[in-house]
Amino acid sequence: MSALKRDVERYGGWRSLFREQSLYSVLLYRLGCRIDSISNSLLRRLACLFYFPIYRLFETLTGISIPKEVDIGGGLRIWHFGQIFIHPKVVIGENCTLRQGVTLGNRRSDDDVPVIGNNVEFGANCIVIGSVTIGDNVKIGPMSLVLDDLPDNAVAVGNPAKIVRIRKQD
Ligand SMILES: CC(C)(COP(=O)(O)OP(=O)(O)OC[C@H]1O[C@@H](n2cnc3c(N)ncnc32)[C@H](O)[C@@H]1OP(=O)(O)O)[C@@H](O)C(=O)NCCC(=O)NCCS
Ligand SMILES: CC(=O)OC[C@H](N)C(=O)O
Repeated sequence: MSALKRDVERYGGWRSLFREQSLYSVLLYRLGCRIDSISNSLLRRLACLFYFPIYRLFETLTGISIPKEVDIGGGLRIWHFGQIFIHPKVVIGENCTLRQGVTLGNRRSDDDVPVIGNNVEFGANCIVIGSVTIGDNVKIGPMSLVLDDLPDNAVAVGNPAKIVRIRKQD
């Protein structure tokens, strides 16, 4: 199944377009990736010319900034909208959940960005900065600031975020 289909599935289907602003941002992100994969450079540049103003418009309207250069696995789900910023070099696995106010960005240099595993859930207003590796099945509480790696199945909260438990896997 395509990444886009898995995103839409996590939103509960296409009818979410009537009620979820963030789905537009996810669709635009996937369109951006599609454009970047066009092999003909002239066509790709032309498509980028059309894409960029539409991207900027939706970025401004929704407050969700996901550059097409970010690498995100299928099944992305964003609850709500506003103040969501992802650095272009960030890598995010499959079936991840973002919420309003989530920032995934650099700390010192421009390459100094997080790598996020699969099935990771970010609480509202959570911030992850720097060369941080987040494992699979991790949950990060709202208002948390993550500065260090988190292992698989961790639940972490606070500023700076600390692990409060390791989730049992069935
Ligand atoms: C972080 C979360 C996933 C953890 O869920 P959980 O495993 O059921 O754990 P709990 O909620 O019981 O929290 C564990 C401990 O961390 C504390 N805690 C939870 N969130 C916290 C936070 N953001 N900052 C500081 N401490 C926090 C709890 O008080 C609890 O402490 P205690 O054991 O001393 O009572 C969940 O609490 C959560 O916040 N989910 C995201 C919710 C969200 O973003 N909602 C906004 C919707 S728009
Ligand atoms: C604001 C709120 O609580 O939204 C609930 C939503 N299901 C979420 O997980 O974010």
